[in-house]
Amino acid sequence: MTRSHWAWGPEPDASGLREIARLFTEATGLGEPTAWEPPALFSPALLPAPLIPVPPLPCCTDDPYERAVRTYGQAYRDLIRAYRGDFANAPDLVALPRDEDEVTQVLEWAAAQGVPVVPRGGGTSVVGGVEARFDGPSLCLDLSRMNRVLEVDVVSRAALVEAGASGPAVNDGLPDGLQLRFFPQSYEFSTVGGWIATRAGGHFATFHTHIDDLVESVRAISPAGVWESRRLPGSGAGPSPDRWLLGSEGALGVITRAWLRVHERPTHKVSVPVRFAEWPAAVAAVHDLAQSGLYPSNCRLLDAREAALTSGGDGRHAVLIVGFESADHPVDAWVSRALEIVGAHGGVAGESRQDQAWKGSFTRMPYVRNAYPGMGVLAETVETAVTWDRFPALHEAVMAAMAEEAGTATCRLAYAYPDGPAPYYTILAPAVKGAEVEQWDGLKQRVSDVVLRMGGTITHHHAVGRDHRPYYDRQRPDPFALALRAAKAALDPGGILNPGVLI
Ligand SMILES: Cc1cc2nc3c(=O)[nH]c(=O)nc-3n(C[C@H](O)[C@H](O)[C@H](O)COP(=O)(O)OP(=O)(O)OC[C@H]3O[C@@H](n4cnc5c(N)ncnc54)[C@H](O)[C@@H]3O)c2cc1C
Repeated sequence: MTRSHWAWGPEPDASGLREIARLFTEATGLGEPTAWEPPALFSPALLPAPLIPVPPLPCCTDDPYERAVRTYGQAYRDLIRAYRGDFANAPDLVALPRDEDEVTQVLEWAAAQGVPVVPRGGGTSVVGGVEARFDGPSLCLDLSRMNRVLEVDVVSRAALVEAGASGPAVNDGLPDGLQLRFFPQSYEFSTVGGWIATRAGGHFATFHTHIDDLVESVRAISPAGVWESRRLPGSGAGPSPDRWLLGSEGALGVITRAWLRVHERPTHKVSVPVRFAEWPAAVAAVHDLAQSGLYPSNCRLLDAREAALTSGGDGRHAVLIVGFESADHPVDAWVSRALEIVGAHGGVAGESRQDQAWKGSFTRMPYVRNAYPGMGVLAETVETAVTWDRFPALHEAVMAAMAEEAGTATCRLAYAYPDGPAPYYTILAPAVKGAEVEQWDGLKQRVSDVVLRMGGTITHHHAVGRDHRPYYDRQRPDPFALALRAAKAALDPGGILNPGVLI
């Protein structure tokens, strides 16, 4: 598949996009499909001339299309610039290594030349993690050709996977019956290396929420050498080397492979939608469920507006999806107890489902976003986590900050921990034509300030990148910043790895 120079997936069909725009306008009242703006056609002339010649390495190219499709991630801020044909920050070179030797060669060349390297997996970052937003030349090190499952340890239930493998590539490479139970919404294109580098969040709403929980060991190449941790089910031997690479965002080394914990494919799955007339009652139900020790695989609460937009809700009720799964035992007893808990808060259970149909709209959503630039709709998502005691005040303040942008703001609790939820906010608003990036930046600043002030984290699973960097600097302890800076200097003395993220 040839990926579009601007969209999620292949180049979308224009009439399909117009149809999405029409349905979306009907549902939200936003957008102007009659004033449809088509995307800029790709032309090599859209790209600045490369600042450096192609090195004598077979995996490197300066082909304009290869550079264009690797200019941005997938935030709305990125989407709108690519849609308009703005590739000012395109990497000068793209490297597509097939193995670790080629990764090492590229890093050695880049270190010798002092050329910054931006590691890239699926390019689905929504925080400016893969954009060379700095002066001078840059090289995009794209791991997508290193995409195999290399080994499976059926006894310990773990698999050694190359970093450039996408979600489908990992699961297609595993023996029948085993799966990596990790399904972020970007599953189709995001990669193992990207998940580890960003501490991505999967579909489990409780318990194994982050990729961290599924990582057994990691191997990375930095300018200072190869970093590989021992395969262990757990260890108390000092600070964990894996923890240094989890969330390293390409700044400390290039992750090349990892042992990941895999699971038996569940055979018992039940999912029940529960309706609530009042949001606070629904939140209280999630609180109690999160503290019950039942650890449902799904515990996703959608406010009434979000339920109406994404899951066929009636617009008046919040909807909690409660799901359990197991490869070992029927889950009915867990479901019954969970429904008792949420029923005590007024939750009314709908028909239970085996198929988890909500997943259909979850995975289609990225394609819907393709219609936003053409129809003049700006979109932004804000995700955080906060303790239960602070959640009501944070929620009120974030919704108020979002309401300053005319449009529609929604919330879902995407993850639920015993000590707090991870709320995920979406805003869709009329875009200010020609000033969308400034509009998005203003919104990001307003809401991020509120999130930090109200005790939340700047990100629960989308990572820091360049867009969250000012807020991450405020959130982390100063001595930790010193330690991180020293680690970066030791591993990457020339400072070539993804400059501008983290430190
Ligand atoms: C529609 C949509 C839905 C999304 N849903 C989710 C979701 O459900 N959960 C979630 O957590 N996130 C989600 N995201 C965000 C994004 O998919 C994640 O951050 C994902 O982990 C990025 O993986 P990637 O392979 O695309 O990495 P990229 O975007 O290519 O890179 C992200 C960062 O990781 C670094 N990096 C990538 N590969 C390597 C490597 N091999 N070695 C070192 N550094 C590397 C890059 O330098 C960059 O800093 C979503 C994004 C979109 C657009």
